[in-house]
Amino acid sequence: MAASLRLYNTLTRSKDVFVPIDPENVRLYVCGPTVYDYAHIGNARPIIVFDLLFRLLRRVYGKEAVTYVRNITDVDDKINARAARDYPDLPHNEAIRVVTGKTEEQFHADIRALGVLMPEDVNEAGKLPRFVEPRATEHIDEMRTIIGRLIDRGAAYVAEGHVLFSVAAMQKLPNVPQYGAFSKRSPDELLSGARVDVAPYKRDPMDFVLWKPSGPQDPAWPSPAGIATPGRPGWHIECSAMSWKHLVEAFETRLACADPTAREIFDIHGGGIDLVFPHHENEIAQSCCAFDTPRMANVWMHNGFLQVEGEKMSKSLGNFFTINELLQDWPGEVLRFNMLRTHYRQPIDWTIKGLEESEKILDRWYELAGRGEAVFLSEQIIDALADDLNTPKMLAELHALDGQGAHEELGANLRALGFLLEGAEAWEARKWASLSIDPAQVEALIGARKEARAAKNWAESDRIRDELAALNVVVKDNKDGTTTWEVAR
Ligand SMILES: Nc1ncnc2c1ncn2[C@@H]1O[C@H](COP(=O)(O)OP(=O)(O)OP(=O)(O)O)[C@@H](O)[C@H]1O
Ligand SMILES: [Zn+2]
Repeated sequence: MAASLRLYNTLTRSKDVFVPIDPENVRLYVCGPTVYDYAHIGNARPIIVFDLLFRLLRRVYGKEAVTYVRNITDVDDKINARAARDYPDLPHNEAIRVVTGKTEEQFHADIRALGVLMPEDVNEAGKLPRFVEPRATEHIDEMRTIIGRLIDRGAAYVAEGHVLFSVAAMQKLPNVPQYGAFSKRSPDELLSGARVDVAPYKRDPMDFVLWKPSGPQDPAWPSPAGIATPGRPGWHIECSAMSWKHLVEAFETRLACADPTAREIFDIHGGGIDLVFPHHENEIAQSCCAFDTPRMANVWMHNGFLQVEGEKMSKSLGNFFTINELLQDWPGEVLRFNMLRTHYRQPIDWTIKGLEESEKILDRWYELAGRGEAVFLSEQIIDALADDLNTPKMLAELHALDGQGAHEELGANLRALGFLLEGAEAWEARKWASLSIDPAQVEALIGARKEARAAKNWAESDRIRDELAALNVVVKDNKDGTTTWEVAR
C-alpha cells in the first residue's frame, strides 16, 4: 500500500492527506517559465521543488501512474519586446522564434545541470507520455475553444477586438467558486487592485483579458467569437488550455466511467507563491466557468520566494543571478542541494556561505557514497518527503545514514533524489577543473615542501608555500604531524 502523503493546500490553507482522483493516474501541472531571457536561480526553485514531488509521486504510486505537465510560455509581450530589440533586422515572427527557441534551449541545459528529470528521461516509446512540456503557441486552438465556451456561457464578452472575462457574470453561474475565495481577497481588495489600470473597453475594472488584438508587430492568430481581426491570447488562458488538454481531455473517457464528478479536475497544480493572485485565481475562474465545475485542481501548492537580502529575487529588481552564471562557479548539484536545505514554503536567503556549506556536505558524501550504482529511496526518506516535502527532515535522515556508516544506502538515496549525476570521479574532476586546480600538482608541491622542511631549507619551503598560495591553496600543518590543504575561495 502506498505511503500516505500529506500536502499543504493553498485552497484549504491546511496540510491535508492527499487522495488522488485516480491512483492509476495522478496528475500534476506546474506553471513554467516565460522564455525571453536566462532563468534566474529564483525561477529554478519551483522547477526543483516540483521535480522532487514528481519523483516522490512516481515512487509512491508507480512510474506508470503519474502524469506531469510543465508548460513553456512562449507568447508574451516581454518576448515580443526582446525580439524587436535583439533582432531588428529579422521579420518579427522569425525574431520571436529565435528568442524563444534559444531561451528554451538554454533553460533546458541549465535545469538539466540541476539534476531535474526531463521528458526524455521519463517517457518510453509506445507508452503514454508521462512528462509533457507543452508550449503555449501550440495550444491556441484549445484556448479559442475555452474562450468560446466562456462566451457561450455568458462569462466572457467581446469589446473592441478583445475578449474579456466577466467576474460579475461568473458569480451568476451555478456550481462555480466565488471569485477571490482562492487568494482570500475581499471584493474591496480586488477592486482597489484592479482600479490601478482600467482599460476603457472593460465593463468592470475586475474583468481580465482572455484575448487581445495584435498590432502589425505582434504575433497573431485568427481570433475567437467572430472577431474579424487577428489577435493573441492573454496570459492566464494558456494554463487552463494546457492543463485541460494534457491532464483532463486525454483521460476524459476513462474518468467519465470511473467518477463523473471528477471531470475537468486534476490532482495538483503548482507554482511560485507570486502566482496565487492574479494568475491562479484567474485560471480557476476560467476553467470552472468553461467546464461547469466547482474546482480546477484539488490541491494547490506554492513555493516561497528565493530572496536576496530579504527581497524577492526578480528580473525587475535586478537583484538576480542566472542559473547559467552560478553554474560557472558551482556544480549544479550544489545549487540543488542548497535549494532543498530550506522547506519549500519558507523563504530562502541565497548566500555564498550557504553554497559553501552545501558543497562541503556533498564533497563528503560523494567521497564516501559515490562508488555504487544502486538507486532507491529508503522508507525514512519517503516518510520525510511524504510530510509536505519536508526536505530539512530528509537531509537529517541522510546525515543519519552517514553517521551510521550506511554509505551505500546514502548513495542510493542521493541518486534517487537527483544527485551523483555523473558519479563521484566526474564530480571531483569537474570541481577541480572549475577551481583551476590540479590535485596531483598540489600533492607534489606539498611533498616537495615536506622534504625542504626535513632538510631545514626554510627558504625553499616558504617559496613552495607561496607557490601554493598563488594556486589559491592554503596549507595547514596539523599538530599530529600531518599536512592538509584546502582551497581558499
Ligand atoms: N524569487 C523567486 N523565488 C521563487 N520562485 C520564483 C521567484 N521568481 C519567480 N519565481 C517563479 O518562477 C516561475 C517562472 O516564472 P516567470 O518565468 O514568470 O518568472 P518571473 O516571475 O517573470 O520572474 P521575475 O519575477 O524575476 O520577473 C514561477 O513559478 C514563479 O512563481
Ligand atoms: Zn499558469
